Amino acid sequence: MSSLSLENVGKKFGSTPALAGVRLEVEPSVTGLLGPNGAGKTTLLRMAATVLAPDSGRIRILGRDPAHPHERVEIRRRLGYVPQEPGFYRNFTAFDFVDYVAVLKDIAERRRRHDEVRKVLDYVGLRDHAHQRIKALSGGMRQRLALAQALLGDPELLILDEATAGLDPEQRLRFREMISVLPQRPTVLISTHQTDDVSALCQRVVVLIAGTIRFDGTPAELAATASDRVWVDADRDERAAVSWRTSAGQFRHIGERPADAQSVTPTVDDAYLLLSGADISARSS
Ligand SMILES: Nc1ncnc2c1ncn2[C@@H]1O[C@H](COP(=O)(O)OP(=O)(O)OP(=O)(O)O)[C@@H](O)[C@H]1O
Repeated sequence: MSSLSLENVGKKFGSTPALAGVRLEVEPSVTGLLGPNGAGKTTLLRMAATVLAPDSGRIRILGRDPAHPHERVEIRRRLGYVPQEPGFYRNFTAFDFVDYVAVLKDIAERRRRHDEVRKVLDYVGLRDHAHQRIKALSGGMRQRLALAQALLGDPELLILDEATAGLDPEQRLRFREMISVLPQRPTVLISTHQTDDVSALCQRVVVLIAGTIRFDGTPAELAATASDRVWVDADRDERAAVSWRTSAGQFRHIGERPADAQSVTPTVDDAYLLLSGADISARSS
């Protein structure tokens, strides 16, 4: 059974279509949702977290229907969600904040609840900061705190909206590690702009562009879509759809490869840029 199933889901805000005809079955694994700004990632994840209802189509989460109030409560007990902008109470301590979320999640018995709060704070490495106020925590610690509250009650489905955004490389590695070794092996759906998150963490990647799914497969399959369409040269090549200067000082080109250019092995990043048609030449010089 899928952990999450979207059948022909549509959502508009005013006249702006955020999602159109989305069909997606998410199985137990780590699935990355990749897409440019405004692609509809947050809208999709909010639906998966029961925060938002679709205008059209059907959605089932953990085998239940979120449109039904009783089933929605049941789903919420079994999922963890890190929203794009977690609303922290800045004067709460880390412990009190997670404890508060645990109360909302209906973990009523105090001793069991406090054990659970300590467990998730330990897991994300915040044991020594448990009694510090949130306003005194670093950005990376706050991201880990957001993850801690999502892990309460060992969720079967974990939804992470750009959870690695703003983290430095070391913190990002640490965050990925925490996601990939979760003992209960929940189904994870994570949105990101970072193709390296996808390569490092995800068994499956779904590319969402302008509210529709443009690719669904493994990261290696995504990279392979750019086979024979990437080449490297000392100079800019106007024939390329997208070009940028690499740290080695050469230009990397993506598009219809000219016959005189030698193709190089594509990365997930190349394929994603080719698919999204992003014009990054502005940041090339
Ligand atoms: N509450 C809202 N009211 C009005 N328009 C909205 C609302 N939420 C999303 N939108 C619009 O829906 C579209 C999809 O937005 P969404 O936030 O889902 O994209 P995203 O892929 O998460 O983008 P980002 O990477 O920038 O977070 C955008 O055009 C956005 O402006």
